[in-house]
This record gives sequence, structure tokens and C-alpha cells, in this order.
Amino acid sequence: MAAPHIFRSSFLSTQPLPHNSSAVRAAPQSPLSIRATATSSDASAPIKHRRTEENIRDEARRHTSSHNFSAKYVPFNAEPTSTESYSLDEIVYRSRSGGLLDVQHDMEALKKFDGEYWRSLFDSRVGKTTWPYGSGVWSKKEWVLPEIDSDDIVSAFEGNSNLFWAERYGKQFLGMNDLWVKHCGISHTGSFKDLGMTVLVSQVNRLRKMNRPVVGVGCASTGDTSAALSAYCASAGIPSIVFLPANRISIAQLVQPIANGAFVLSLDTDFDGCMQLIREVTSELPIYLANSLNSLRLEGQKTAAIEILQQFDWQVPDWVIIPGGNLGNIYAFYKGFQMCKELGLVDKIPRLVCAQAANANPLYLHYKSGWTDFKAVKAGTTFASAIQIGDPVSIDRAVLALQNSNGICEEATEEELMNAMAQADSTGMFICPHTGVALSALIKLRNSGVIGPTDRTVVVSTAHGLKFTQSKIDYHSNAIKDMDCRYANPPVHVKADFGSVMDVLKKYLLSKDSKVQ
Ligand SMILES: Cc1ncc(COP(=O)(O)O)c(C=O)c1O
Ligand SMILES: N[C@@H](CCOP(=O)(O)O)C(=O)O
Repeated sequence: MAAPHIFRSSFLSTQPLPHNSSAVRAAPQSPLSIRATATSSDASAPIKHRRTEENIRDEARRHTSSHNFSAKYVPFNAEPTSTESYSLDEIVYRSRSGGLLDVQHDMEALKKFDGEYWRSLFDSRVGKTTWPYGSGVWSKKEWVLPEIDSDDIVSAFEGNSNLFWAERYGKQFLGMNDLWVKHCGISHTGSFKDLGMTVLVSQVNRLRKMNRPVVGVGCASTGDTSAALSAYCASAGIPSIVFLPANRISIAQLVQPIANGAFVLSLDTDFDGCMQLIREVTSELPIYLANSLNSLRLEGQKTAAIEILQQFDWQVPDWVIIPGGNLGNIYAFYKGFQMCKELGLVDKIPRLVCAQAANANPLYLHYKSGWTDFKAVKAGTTFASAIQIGDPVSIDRAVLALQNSNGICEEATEEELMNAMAQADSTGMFICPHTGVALSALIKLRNSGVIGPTDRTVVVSTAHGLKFTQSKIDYHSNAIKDMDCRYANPPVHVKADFGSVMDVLKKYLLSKDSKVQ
């Protein structure tokens, strides 16, 4: 079985080869042409990627190799003259001056390989079960955590999420023909948080193996970060601790950390209160902080942006619309797009839109004020409960992302976001209220002509609708005070006899098709 071995060593190795070497000139073959080579002696024989006695981790162990890629923490948006930096193996969340940190990659080392090289490498890893590249995050390992041993990685093969062409929704409600929804919520724990959590928990796994003082991992959460943290920690056998604002998250979200064995604290405060507490606690106890204040998370989340480009065959969309709360994700998307531009995979980046609930809109207010002094707000109740955040930790990151992408911030009222969600669902989706916020922003920007009918636009769907069924039940029961639930579709209660059922059905069919008698 020599051929599959060649396939592995040239395409699945962690070590990219210089782009002027003959080995790399062969690399851009498609996976299909590789398959043909691998099976040329017996077309019907299954391709064997690993020895019978080994699992995918064992197989990855045989292929570890050295390379020159590295990354470190630096102060976020530091002066070019700054020399402050920290190893990723240090436990540090803030710069010396108390500011945010950022993970900085050795771009010179990455630039030794051209854009075509990286595109081919990433493309060659999609749709495989090779450890760890079967993950949409780890298929970009060199750009994420280049130095981690594949053996330390904790992954559920997250990412590679559906980029859905919203044909009917776009046409019917917006007169658009190139509208897409990136379903980041169709994922292991039902939200985009998996993308960042695989990175953070993998690094924790590495730190614990190095005997660093990490007894558990903790977060404050509006429901999705806690679900992802608990699942990845459970998978690696690491204790997780989650701080939840009592009665402010959905039942489906609450049950996730409970089921995964996390230590769950339900606190009589809001998310911002929980965030403050977890920051204080993690500075006193050997609990590693898993919120996006920790810039490791964003390294995983940025891969969703790279994935969008990849799914469009490396064509750049005009707009990407993202719901924002603690504001790490908008920066993660910016960073992913920007890296692709800087490393020559694409020649521009899309315009970014951050969408907030009007009841929790500190970034929107800051944007509207022309980026004058930022003021945190007291976040009000919103059906988009996962973004009910008034004092976002990543405010500076979000401002930079919008300013550098010619971006826009929009807001959505409760009625707007719920109606947008119902309209989208009526065309076959089943989205969460946060995606409803993003769609409301799109509706406003289409109505004002900022987004054109043929602009290629991607709306990022951040969580699975099944986590937020109560909001849909309330809407479709017309049970929301002061809300015109215009697209409510309540069930019809009918007597259980043939005549009654026939009467109701005929009436229904008549309303749909005049040919029915
Ligand atoms: C479902 C969902 N959508 C959007 C967001 C906003 O992401 P970010 O906090 O990175 O702005 C969150 C979390 O905050 C979320 O859980
Ligand atoms: N929506 C988030 C809020 C916390 O965001 P994080 O990205 O900083 O962890 C959640 O689900 O908890």
C-alpha cells in the first residue's frame, strides 16, 4: 500500500514545503486527482489511510514534523515600537497597561508560502477524517496554533459549516439573488463558540500536560460559551465552571453544561455582572478564563471567515453581517479576512456589518456618535438573549474591525428581529433570534439602498434555532405583549372527525390554490 502513504506525506503533513520546491509544485492537485493515483492499481479497493492497529491520533503522531511557524501574545493594536509579548504557554489575559491582547503570528514565516500554496493546502484537507485536519478550525492549524502538538488537540471536528444559499428568502423579501447564510450554529454544541473553544481547551490540555497550574476552566455566559466550554472540557476530562445569569438563558442552553457535567453557578445578576465576577475569580484561583477576553478563542473563530472565502472558491463577498454582543466575533471575522488578504489568498476584504439588539446596543450608540467616547449601557431584555450584553469586553477590537473594513453598525428592535426570524423560518430556515438581528440589519441596509440587489452578502447565523424554541412558541402563539407578530402561524385546533378536518383543509387549500374546488 505505497500510494496512500505518498498521499499522506505530501498533503496531510503539518509541514508546508517551500513554494519553489518541486514537491510543492505538485501540491495544488485536487483531492480527486490524488485519489486516482492512490487507487490506480485497484480502482475498487478502499483507500487505507492508517494502519489497522492505529486510530487517527496514532496516525497523526507518525506525521509530526518541525516547522518555523509560531505565534505569541502581544498587546492589541500595539504601537509598532512595542516589544511587549508573551508566550502562548503563559497564563495572561491582559497587557501590562491593562489593555486587550492579540495573538500575533509570525507573518514573515507564513509569507514564505504564497497564496496559491495556502489555498491548495486548506482545500486539500476539507472533508477528511485525518486528525486534526478534519476540523474546519484545525485544517488551518498553521494559522491558528502552529506550535501545538496534534496529540494535545481537543476537537469535535467542528467548523466546515453549511453556507446556505437563501434563494427564496433573498428573492421574496429582499429582491436579492446572491444572499447566503453561514450556518455557524449547525455545530457540535449548536453555536459558533465551538470554533473558539476547541482552540482554548486544546491549549489548556497542553498547559495541564506541562503541569501548569490550571485546575479548571471557567466562563461567564449567556448560554453558548458555557455549552461549548462544558462539552470540550468533558471530552478532555477537564473540570469546567460556568457562571450563568439566573433566568436569562434558554432551557436548552442551561441543560447543556448540566448534562456535560460542568459546575454550574446560577447568579442573580446579568451577563455583565457574571463577567465581572469570573474575571475576579480567575485572578485568584487556578481557573483558566474561557471568555473571548482570552484572545486564543478568536484564533478559532476567525477560521469561519477563511471558510467562507474557501466555500466561494476564494471569491470575496461584498458584505458579511454578524450579530454582536461581547464583540469578539466581529473582530475574529475581520482578522480571518485580513490574514487571507495579507497572505495573498484574496486581494480584498468584505465590508463588515455588526448588528445589535436595540435593547443592548452599546456599539451601535458608539458608532452613531462618530466613535466619540464609548459608554457601556445597562442591557435590557431581548429575545436575542445571548447578546444581552451592555459592557462588551472586546469593544476596542470591534471598533478596529469596523473602521478597517469600511464597516457599519445597525440595530434591531424586538419586533423587527422576531419578524425577520419568522420570515426566514417561513422559507425553510430555523434560525435563532440573533440571526434575526442580523437579518433585520440587512433589511434596513437593503431598504436604504446601501446593499444592492446583486451584492453578494453573507449573514452569519450564530446559533441553532432549536436552542431558542420558546421565543418561537411565544411568537407563533401571538403571546408577546405589544408585539405585532405579523407572521405568526399558530396551529389550528380541529374536532377529530372527518368532516371537520375536510372543511378546514378545503378552506386552507382554496386560500393557496384557486383550482381546488
Ligand atoms: C448566538 C450568539 N450570537 C451572537 C453572539 C455575539 O458574539 P460576540 O459576543 O462575539 O459579539 C453570541 C455571544 O455573545 C451568541 O451566543
Ligand atoms: N454569547 C456569549 C457571551 C460571552 O461571550 P464570549 O465570546 O466572550 O465568551 C455566551 O454565549 O456566553
